[in-house]
Amino acid sequence: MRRQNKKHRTIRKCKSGPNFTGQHLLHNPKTIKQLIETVRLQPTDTVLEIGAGKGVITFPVAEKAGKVIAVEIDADYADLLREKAKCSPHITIIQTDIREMRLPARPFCVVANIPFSITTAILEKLLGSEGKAFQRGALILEKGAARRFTEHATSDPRLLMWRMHFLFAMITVVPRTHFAPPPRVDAAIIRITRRDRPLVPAKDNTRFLAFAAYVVRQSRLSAAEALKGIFTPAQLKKVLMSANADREQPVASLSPEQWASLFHAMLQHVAPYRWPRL
Ligand SMILES: C[S@@+](CC[C@H](N)C(=O)[O-])C[C@H]1O[C@@H](n2cnc3c(N)ncnc32)[C@H](O)[C@@H]1O
Repeated sequence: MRRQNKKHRTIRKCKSGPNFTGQHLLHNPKTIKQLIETVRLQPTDTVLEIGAGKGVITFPVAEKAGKVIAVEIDADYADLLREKAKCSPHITIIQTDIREMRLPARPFCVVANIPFSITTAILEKLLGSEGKAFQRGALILEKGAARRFTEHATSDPRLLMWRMHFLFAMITVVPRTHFAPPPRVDAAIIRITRRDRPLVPAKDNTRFLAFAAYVVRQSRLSAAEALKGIFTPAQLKKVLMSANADREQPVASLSPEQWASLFHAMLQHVAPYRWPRL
């Protein structure tokens, strides 16, 4: 009989089906290889795998990385993984909900085919202050979510803030037929890499978020229109020029570097009482 986990019983499904939502197991060897190669693992790397399932990613990753921490919520999968990994001391299996787990304090990478239903929670954890030691990763997300993260144009202030610290790249679309059972929609591999130097220091994240939220609220407007509540006309001319931005450029098309330049110009030239607040 399947073991019941009291804490997570509410999200258990019927006995014959998957136990938890998002159990779309990857079975295409090319996609598994491409996911792992995306991170260019070194023997010194520690890898966190989120949602290890039956281990199709865990064990090939363990051949390349120095240490693998495989997190899996499902007790049956976790038991199976422990059994398979018993001769691999550098693989640690942790049976828990990733949302409740403390992330490693030392530098780590992520390789994961994540449960799509908790994409936002996982990314918030990795990219926010909890993920200070997160260096780079390759993740499989729903294609729509992957596009939102990697397409240049965005009006999402939080994503803009994360882009001050990380680079996001679309690697490839993964057809739903590469999973069993197949999800409702296609997926995609994305790469996330921490910038060598953030465009905005972490101590200014909240200020940047307030600035970005204020500016994108006027996102139908041109950059000049959206910023005129913050800068005087004379300042605006200068700051747009130093950000290499066009007056008529739509806000959603500003690059991370342009956002950072405009934000730093606000800190430098505008009195703090005029900075937007959240
Ligand atoms: C998309 S499957 C991937 C499984 C395996 N890595 C693969 O590619 O075949 C996602 C896995 O995440 C697990 N999972 C779901 N919610 C989770 C959570 N909150 N914390 C940790 N693991 C979770 C599921 O049980 C499932 O095994």
